[in-house]
Amino acid sequence: MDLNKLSLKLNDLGADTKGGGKSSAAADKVVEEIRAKGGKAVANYDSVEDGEKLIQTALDSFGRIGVCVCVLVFTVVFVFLCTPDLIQRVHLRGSFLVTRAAWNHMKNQKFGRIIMTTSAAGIYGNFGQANYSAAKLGLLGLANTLAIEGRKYNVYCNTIAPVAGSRLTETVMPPDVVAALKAEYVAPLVLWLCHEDCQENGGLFEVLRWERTKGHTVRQKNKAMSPEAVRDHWDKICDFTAATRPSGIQGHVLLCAVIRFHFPCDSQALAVGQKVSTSLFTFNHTQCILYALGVGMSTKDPDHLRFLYENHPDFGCLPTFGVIASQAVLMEGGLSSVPGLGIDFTQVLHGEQYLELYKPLPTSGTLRSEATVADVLDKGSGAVLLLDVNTYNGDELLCFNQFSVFVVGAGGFGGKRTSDRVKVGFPPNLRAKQCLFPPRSQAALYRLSGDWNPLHIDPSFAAMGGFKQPILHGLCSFGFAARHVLKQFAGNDPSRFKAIKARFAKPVLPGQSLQTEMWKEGNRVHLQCKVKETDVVVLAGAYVDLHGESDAPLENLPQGGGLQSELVFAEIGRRIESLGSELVRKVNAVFGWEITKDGKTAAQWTIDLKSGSGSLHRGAGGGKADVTFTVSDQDFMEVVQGKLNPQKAFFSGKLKIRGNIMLSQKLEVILKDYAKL
Ligand SMILES: CCCCCCC[C@@H](O)CC(=O)SCCNC(=O)CCNC(=O)[C@H](O)C(C)(C)COP(=O)(O)OP(=O)(O)OC[C@H]1O[C@@H](n2cnc3c(N)ncnc32)[C@H](O)[C@@H]1OP(=O)(O)O
Repeated sequence: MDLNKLSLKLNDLGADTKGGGKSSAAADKVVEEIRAKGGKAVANYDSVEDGEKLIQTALDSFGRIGVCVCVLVFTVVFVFLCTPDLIQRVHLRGSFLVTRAAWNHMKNQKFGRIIMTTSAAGIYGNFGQANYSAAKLGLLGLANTLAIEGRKYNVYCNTIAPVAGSRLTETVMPPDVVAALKAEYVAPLVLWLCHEDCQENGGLFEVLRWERTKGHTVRQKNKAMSPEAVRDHWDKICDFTAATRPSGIQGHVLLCAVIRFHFPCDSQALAVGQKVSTSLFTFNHTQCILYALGVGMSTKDPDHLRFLYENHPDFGCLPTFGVIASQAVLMEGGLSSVPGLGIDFTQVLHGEQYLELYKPLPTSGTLRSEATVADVLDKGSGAVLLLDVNTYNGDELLCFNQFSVFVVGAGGFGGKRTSDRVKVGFPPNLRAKQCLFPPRSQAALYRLSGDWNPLHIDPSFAAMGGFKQPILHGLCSFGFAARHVLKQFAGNDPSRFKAIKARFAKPVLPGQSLQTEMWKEGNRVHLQCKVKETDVVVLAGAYVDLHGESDAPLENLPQGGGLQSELVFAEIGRRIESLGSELVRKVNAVFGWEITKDGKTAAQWTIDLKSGSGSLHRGAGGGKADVTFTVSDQDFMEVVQGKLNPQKAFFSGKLKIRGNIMLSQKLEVILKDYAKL
């Protein structure tokens, strides 16, 4: 639709946000903007109660009136019993009088399009806005009748219930929300409803028939939103086959319009590398404990007490608590501070997460987080927003997080598909298993750590995102998986934790059990999580990096034959790498090693494999010497693949062993497994 073809008469009394005062400035500003873009516009500053005067200005300037859009906005939040007459006069009486003045002109010329502006406060009700709600719903009644009466004259009347940043809403909404709710998202809908080709009559938008359609992304590749796009997708916008019923005004504010927000709304404005915001996160042991409970720790397991009881001598945070401080910067409106970014929050899913700790997490304090947009990817079925967050304790960098936010249905904007900024995950290999059973109420508990997203608790909000029921927080499953690894491979010692990466491949429903399958390679534990009941992989391409592997107790490895033996052998090989040339000068391959410490012979050890069981006998020299097991990757692989007989490898010296003598018990176990191969 070409602005040049439109002539607009603009009325704005220029009152303040409570309806007082009068100024021509607001209307003049808009007239100037329209004229600057090549349109025709004229201002009128009369009260809406002088409807005849308003319409006369339009007739005098343009000779006819085809469209009447009543956008009367001001509100006063009063308790129920105070019913300011002004609210009724402006919203209801004002719209009525202006429309009545235009009505006969429209009827006579057999064309008219009328738009009434109601409000979610009228449709759903809103605390403290009894007067305003009544006036606004009265408008809907007026519009419905005009729609019926005007139909035979080609005078159609529709009602909109938009939310947008404006002079009014900036008094009641935080600035970041006002900035995100652009009037441009509402205007195309209004323009289409005003068009002579539009046959819609008696409709209510944002909500039709008290239900919300699934909506449709109308933004075209690399283009701003347009009324043509609304027209072209009208069927889908009004398609009620997947309709949901909003439960209250909160859902309305988050959804903003039946036409979904676009992502990114304005790819030009959304600069990669742009700072999102900085925030402070103050916490103490309460938040650490709440988080531990949120990811399923319980006093049933004595190992968990160190994360649940602040007076425990080893009390500490679970390493994945590192996501909580960093997430605060994005959850508290931070995302809305990014110019050019508008997100329909019902379509937001947590896509992937990377966390790396540089220092152990404190159990109290104030942490500062700084977030930047690392990249924006077009994944076809969705858009992925990569957000890098650095979190500091004073000047010290404590941890790094990369949040990957998947906005369903927002792809196809012509962006790139991959980025070298993504922290890559790997497919899992052989596995050890652990299973945990988060209870149904897990999401309700996890929310207390700061992610209040209604998707995880409110059935109607979840329905807007296309889910039959609320789903579990991605970071909650993430916390469960990290706990599995920490228990299995690091004796629950948080200081062993270095980093974690995971993709949220499919949603988890509260009450489903999470089974983690793991495979350790060197300091890296690859893992994937499945829902046990359905066998569906929900956390994919995931890994945890650990520190100081040589100190890890070997009994944490699964014991037994077959697969476990392979795990043990891999473990031996990796340990050797991590120990370097620390202790052993020479290994005397089969029946004894000459073990040296500081260059001197410390002990001799023999191994008797003849019995087939294999055991390690302590020789002379006491128990303080160090021994090391070594095997090259290649030899190890050959052993695993059955190409190299392990005993031969042993005899030929290809497999060498070094390690701490204190592990002798565990070495016995290893050798037993070894002998079974
Ligand atoms: C603090 C601010 C940040 C946090 C905000 C979040 C707040 C939280 O409260 C919200 C949550 O916790 S939501 C719960 C956790 N997340 C989930 O349950 C999502 C589960 N995943 C899915 O449903 C699908 O993978 C789905 C729907 C994501 C994608 O499925 P499809 O559309 O079928 O995609 P598919 O055809 O498989 O692949 C298309 C391309 O997208 C890539 N991709 C797939 N899943 C991805 C994911 N999870 N993350 C990132 N990229 C993903 C694919 O690789 C493919 O791209 P390419 O071809 O280039 O490889």
